[in-house]
Amino acid sequence: MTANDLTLEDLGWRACFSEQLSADESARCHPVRVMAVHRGKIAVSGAGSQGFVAPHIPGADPTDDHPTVGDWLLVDGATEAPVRVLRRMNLFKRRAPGDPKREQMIAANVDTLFIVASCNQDFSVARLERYLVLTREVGVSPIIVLTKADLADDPQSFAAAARALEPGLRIEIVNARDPTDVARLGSWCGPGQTVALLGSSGVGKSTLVNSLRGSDDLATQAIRARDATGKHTTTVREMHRLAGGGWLLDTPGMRELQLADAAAGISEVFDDFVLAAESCRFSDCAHDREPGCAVRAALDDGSLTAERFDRWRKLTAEEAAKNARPGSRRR
Ligand SMILES: Nc1nc2c(ncn2[C@@H]2O[C@H](COP(=O)(O)OP(=O)(O)OP(=O)(O)O)[C@@H](O)[C@H]2O)c(=O)[nH]1
Ligand SMILES: [Zn+2]
Repeated sequence: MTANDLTLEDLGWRACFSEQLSADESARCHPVRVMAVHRGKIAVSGAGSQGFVAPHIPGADPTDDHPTVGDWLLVDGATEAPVRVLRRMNLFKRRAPGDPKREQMIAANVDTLFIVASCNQDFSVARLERYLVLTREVGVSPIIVLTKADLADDPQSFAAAARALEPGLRIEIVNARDPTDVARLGSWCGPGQTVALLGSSGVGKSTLVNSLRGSDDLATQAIRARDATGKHTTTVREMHRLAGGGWLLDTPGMRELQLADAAAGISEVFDDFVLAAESCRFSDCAHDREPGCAVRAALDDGSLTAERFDRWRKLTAEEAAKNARPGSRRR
């Protein structure tokens, strides 16, 4: 381990984690946050020190109990061996490429997810809605960030389209290249806060990150420290310190994230449709031409819109297909 000048609060520690420690654990162990996970080692930062610990926890369940980036890990004070992963505030996971029955953990304990889209022809309400479904599923709070405002004639029209998705949805319109503009995201990036970004290629995620981090380049943030065997090692961080004191969680998996197991999220984003469907005469109503279809009735009287109906049907059909034959799902 080598020294750092961080406190647990700087790293995102809070009451919901400290409450989980027994008296014995408080005496014997100390918490560290997982900065990066590699095959043979886990990079961690704790109060006043950083380094590497072994990736395996004796007796842990192979799926959920192993550490992922953003996790809080208890480490034995004497041996530096990992003891257990603390219960997470939330967890991003996806179906493992090549093995859809297995889930792969991507990131844990994220406070805010920036859903990034640009004010141009790439903007898609349907795509934003998918990301919102995902945030509901994971239980993280979403902020829509609309980039390239400086290149658009009417950026407010994009914001209006996004706002129509969900009442009260938080939306920020920025020029991602302008640090003054991006500073408006600062309230979510303060000390101890963890953020992550999601959005299609080219929307300006890296540009935003560079503006949030100040000038230095993402690739240069490495961790150099001694591992448990005393050997010097270096690794690339997956948690990046932001200028405001917060943390950006950026892993390759986060960038590739897809809608996984989103059924619960879909019903939350489309709760009005779910509610209407409960009044259909037939419980297996396809909302097509069935008599007594309450969804059709709501579409006819204008209380539900045809656009959202199409998206709801598409997402639920995809979800059903995925569950029926997971092996054939395209990556
Ligand atoms: N004018 C302007 N250009 C922007 C803005 N945001 C991003 N760009 C430009 O758009 C291009 C793509 O931005 P990136 O930040 O690389 O996009 P990304 O989302 O990280 O893309 P991937 O790495 O493919 O996921 C770059 O040339 C940026 O300079 C913006 O708000 N205004
Ligand atoms: Zn119906």
